[in-house]
Amino acid sequence: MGKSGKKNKKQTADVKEAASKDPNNSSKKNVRNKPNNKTNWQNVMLAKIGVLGTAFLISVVALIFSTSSEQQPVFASAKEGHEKLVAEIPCSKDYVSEPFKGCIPSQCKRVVLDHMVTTDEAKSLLLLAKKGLAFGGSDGGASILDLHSGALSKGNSFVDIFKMLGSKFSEVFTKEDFQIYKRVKEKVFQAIINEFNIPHTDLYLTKPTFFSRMTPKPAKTIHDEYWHLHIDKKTYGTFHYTSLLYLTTYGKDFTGGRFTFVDKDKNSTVEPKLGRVSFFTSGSENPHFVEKVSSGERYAITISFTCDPTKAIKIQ
Ligand SMILES: O=C(O)CCC(=O)C(=O)O
Ligand SMILES: [Fe+2]
Repeated sequence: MGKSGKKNKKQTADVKEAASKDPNNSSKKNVRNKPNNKTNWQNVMLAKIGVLGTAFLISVVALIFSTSSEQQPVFASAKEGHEKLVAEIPCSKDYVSEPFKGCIPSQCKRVVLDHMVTTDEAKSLLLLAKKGLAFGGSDGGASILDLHSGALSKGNSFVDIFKMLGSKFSEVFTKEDFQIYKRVKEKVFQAIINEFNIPHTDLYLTKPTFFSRMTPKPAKTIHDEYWHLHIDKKTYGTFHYTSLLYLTTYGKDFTGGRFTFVDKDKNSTVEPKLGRVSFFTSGSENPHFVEKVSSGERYAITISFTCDPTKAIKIQ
């Protein structure tokens, strides 16, 4: 660009000089002006194409970087253990028409606690999940076990594990299993009411509260497609606060499968880790998805809470 610009100036100067020397020789002037104008025009076009092309390339590269899962900022890495991580975010308008004052969030947040649930508790719950899911399991990549409703993924749909096991249920799932499960739900409940200053009488466990297993198997039904962007309050209808307890570790037990919050300007991920609890307000301020698992098996529990007493279920 620099060079051709100089050349153009020189040509323009030549034309001016020629014109001043022979003002009547219009044909000569035209002959010399024509190619010169064309060169200018071509240069302008080339410059425009260059600028547009560069801008296009930059946008493509930026798009690739912004959608590349490797480039997402990490909110909670699996390599680190955090006593407590908190990110405050502006609440969406999802709660304004709701009557549950004192329980619905006035501040919205994302919180990660790595030391509240012990490694032993998490390992026991992992065994419990594996034991239960061994009676079923989806044909696709996502299986759930809901020990409140009895729903268990099997093949392309769900069965009732209570009916399936009948009197054998209490042999398979011991009292101790349920004690640990209850203790863990109570710990998470306590952490949420503390964090959001909710009176303990105003928040309730709700459904679905379930164990999940995710694998790289291709999806067979819509239930296997866990990687869609969603808002829990809209998807489940009942949730005000979502919590997740991870039972396996990203990078050790599986790859892919990171939990990802999607914000306007960036995404941020929570890498699952054995015993890690992540909780957040369930409204539109917290859209999220789970990356496809690319190898191994990812186990977690979704433990959900509501402010609506009519949607309460027993903590067990
Ligand atoms: O397992 C997870 O990390 C998140 C699952 C989830 O988004 C959900 O259960 O709604
Ligand atoms: Fe979710």
